[in-house]
Amino acid sequence: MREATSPLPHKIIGVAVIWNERGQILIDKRPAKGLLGGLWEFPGGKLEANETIKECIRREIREELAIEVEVGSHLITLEHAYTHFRVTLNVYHCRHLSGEPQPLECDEIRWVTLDEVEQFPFPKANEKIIAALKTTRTS
Ligand SMILES: Nc1nc2c([nH]c(=O)n2[C@H]2C[C@H](O)[C@@H](COP(=O)(O)OP(=O)(O)OP(=O)(O)O)O2)c(=O)[nH]1
Ligand SMILES: [Mg+2]
Repeated sequence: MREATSPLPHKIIGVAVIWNERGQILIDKRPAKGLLGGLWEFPGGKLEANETIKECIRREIREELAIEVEVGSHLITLEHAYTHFRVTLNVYHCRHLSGEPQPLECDEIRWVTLDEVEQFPFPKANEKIIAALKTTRTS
C-alpha cells in the first residue's frame, strides 16, 4: 500500500478544446498500449518548466497534431486522482487556424459535434469537461 507520506505523482496538463468553422471539436484516441489506453481525450500534455499554460497548449498541439491553434478563453480547471497519479487539467477553448491534423502521437483523430462526443469513451476526469462544454452551449 502507498504510504500516506508519499503523495501521488502530480501532472499539470494543458488541454485544448479545438473548434473548427463547422462548430465541431477535435478529439483523439490514446494509443492502445499504455496509460488510459484506447480512451479518447482532448489533445494536450504536460506543462514544461518556464512556459505558461497557453504556451504549453500551443506547443503540444503542434507536437501531437502539427496544426496551429489560437488559444482562447478558459473553460475549466479540474483536479482528478487516478490510482497511481493525479492530474490538474487546465482546459481552454482553442480555434483551429491552419493545417490538417495528423495523428502523430495518437491512434486516431476525429472532428465531432457536442452531441456526438458522449458516444466516445473518455477518462473519468473528462466528465466535468464535457459537462462544462454542454453548459456553455445552453447559457
Ligand atoms: N491531453 C489530455 N490528457 C488527459 C485528458 N484527460 C485525462 O485524464 N488526461 C490525463 C492523461 C495523462 O495522464 C495526462 C496527459 O499527459 P500526457 O498525454 O502528456 O502524457 P502521458 O501521461 O499520457 O504519458 P507520459 O508522457 O507521462 O508517459 O492527463 C484529456 O482530455 N486530454
Ligand atoms: Mg498528450
